[in-house]
Amino acid sequence: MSSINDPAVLFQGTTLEGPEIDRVTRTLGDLTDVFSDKDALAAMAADQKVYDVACYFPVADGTTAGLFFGITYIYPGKVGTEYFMTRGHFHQLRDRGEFYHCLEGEGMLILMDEDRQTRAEKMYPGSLHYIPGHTAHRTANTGNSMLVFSAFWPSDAGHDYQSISEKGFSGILVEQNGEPVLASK
Ligand SMILES: O=P(O)(O)OC[C@H]1O[C@H](O)[C@H](O)[C@@H](O)[C@@H]1O
Ligand SMILES: [Fe+2]
Repeated sequence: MSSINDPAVLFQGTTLEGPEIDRVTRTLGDLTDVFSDKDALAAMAADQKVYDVACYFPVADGTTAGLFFGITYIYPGKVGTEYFMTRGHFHQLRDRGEFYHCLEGEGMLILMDEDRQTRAEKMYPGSLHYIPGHTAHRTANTGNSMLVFSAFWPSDAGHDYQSISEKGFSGILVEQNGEPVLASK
């Protein structure tokens, strides 16, 4: 017996739609340990949205050899001179990699290895980024509109937020003379 079915999910333009899509929003109030300028942060609304994530998890988290797909939407904005950005993480299984593909806007992918060496790659529509294993990753919106990118990663990678929450990245992305600069912390 064979059958023809509709797809479970539609990814059109920058939207991900379907009954199995998980959505989460991160506000400034969720990210108080992430931004450096605590005075600037305290002066801003805690419910200010920083990013939304829409994910398709076709298998359970932790499944070996499965794949996950997600889209991240980062709002434009800054806390002091630091651009709005994601929390950032290492993968729990450190050797797991990931692809990012920028769909809209402009930004920067910030990468830090386990020796805490930080570098950044420019993101713009069409840019494709391979994030190797053993590398923490975070994205910042350096433009005036939404930064939107898709991501593909192994379903057993997991997220390790703890080490970032404790020590942060060694480099922060700040605006200097109207330009993004990777400054040491
Ligand atoms: O998990 P964060 O560091 O907050 O980043 C936000 C999201 O960005 C991408 O979509 C990743 O693939 C997701 O795994 C991640 O959850
Ligand atoms: Fe990741």
